[in-house]
Order: sequence, then structure tokens, then C-alpha cells
Amino acid sequence: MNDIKVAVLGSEGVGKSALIVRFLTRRFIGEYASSSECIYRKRMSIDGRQHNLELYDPCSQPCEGKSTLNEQIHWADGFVVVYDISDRSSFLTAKAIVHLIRELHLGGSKSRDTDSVILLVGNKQDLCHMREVDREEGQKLASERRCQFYELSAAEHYQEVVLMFSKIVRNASLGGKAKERRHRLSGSKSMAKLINNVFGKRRKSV
Ligand SMILES: Nc1nc2c(ncn2[C@@H]2O[C@H](COP(=O)(O)OP(=O)(O)OP(=O)(O)O)[C@@H](O)[C@H]2O)c(=O)[nH]1
Repeated sequence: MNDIKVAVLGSEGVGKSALIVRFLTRRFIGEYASSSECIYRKRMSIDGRQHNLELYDPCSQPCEGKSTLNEQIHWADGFVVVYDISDRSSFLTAKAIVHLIRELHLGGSKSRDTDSVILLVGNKQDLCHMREVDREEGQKLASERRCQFYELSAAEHYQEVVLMFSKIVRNASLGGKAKERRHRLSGSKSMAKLINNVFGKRRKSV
């Protein structure tokens, strides 16, 4: 079994919880309580391999024992960095987060191995009449920062959301950090402890 940790990051209200809930339950739910950060767990099979996925959904509001962005970046093997196509400031935040991930998690590495562990996602495509970020801008940022790019709508697209999460799990499992940890922890039962040490927070199974 392969343990994969994915952090879904981005500014407040871009649809991080909506994307996660859509992926885990197939449903789009209009409003989400966001008073605490959560780690959701799911088993999934990709290319015949079983993966234990841990999905981290941060809390944008101040909350007790909240982890820092640096901690979240160090914790994860793969990243879904979300912005809202109808909110330019969320795009600028996504840009800054991608930059930080490259610096902190990947140590500025130029290895091709690390290229695919960040997905840049423009959400709320259904709001294209209010669009503030062109698709081309998203694509350009992704290619400059060596990320993969998706534009979709948690509200309207289920298959695309599943494809996007499957992609990050597959890429993260091939990426350097997950491989390294698998090697180090093989035969160990310390995953749960590791996660609790970093976040000391709630875990949810769906
Ligand atoms: N139109 C539209 N609205 C969406 C979409 N995805 C999310 N929303 C709405 O955007 C709002 C914020 O969604 P959340 O999923 O709570 O966003 P978040 O990034 O988790 O927010 P925080 O937890 O506060 O950081 C909610 O009202 C959602 O219904 C989408 O694809 N299209």
C-alpha cells in the first residue's frame, strides 16, 4: 500500500472544500463549514496500485492549533493549488503559493521528477461571465513554474474533478519525496503519528 499526502491550498473561498467534497462524495454542496482544518482519508486504486490518500483541507479562518503554510508544504507529497477564475487576487495568491512550494518543498529543484507534483487549478469555470483571469494566464503561470494546469468547475464537473485528483495522486506517488518516505518507513506503522505530530488535528474518513 502506498501512502500519499495531498494538500489543497489557495486563498479563502476559491472552492477547496467544494473540490474535495465533490471528489469524495460526487456531490456539490453549496456551503461548507470551514471552522477547522481537516484531513480526509480515502483508499483508491490507480493503474492497479492501491493508494492510501490523505487529503488536507486547510481552514482559512483563524482556528485553534492551526498549522502554518510552511508546515502544510513540508507535510505533503503533492499539491493542488486552487484559484477562482472570477477573482484575480486569488490568482496572485496561488502564484505566491506555487513559488513557496518550489522553494520549500522542492528546494528549487529543477529535476523533472518534481515537475508534476503541483497542479494549478482555476476553479469556478461556470462563472466565466465574471472571469478576471484568462485561461491563457493560468496556462502561462503553470508552464513558467513547471506545474500542470486544469480549469474546471466543482459545481458542474464531476469527472474532471476526479481526473484531476487521480492525476495528482499518480504524480505524487512517482515524485521524489513519496518514494523516499516509502523507503524510509517501509514496515513502519508511524504514518498516523507523523500526521498527528504535524497537525495535531482532526482526521476524517469518507
Ligand atoms: N459558482 C461556483 N461556486 C463555487 C464553485 N466551487 C465552490 N463554489 C462556491 O464558493 C464558495 C466557497 O467554497 P468553499 O469550498 O467553501 O471554498 P474554500 O476555498 O474551501 O473556502 P475556505 O474554507 O473559506 O478557505 C461556496 O459558496 C461554494 O458554493 C464552483 O465551481 N462554481
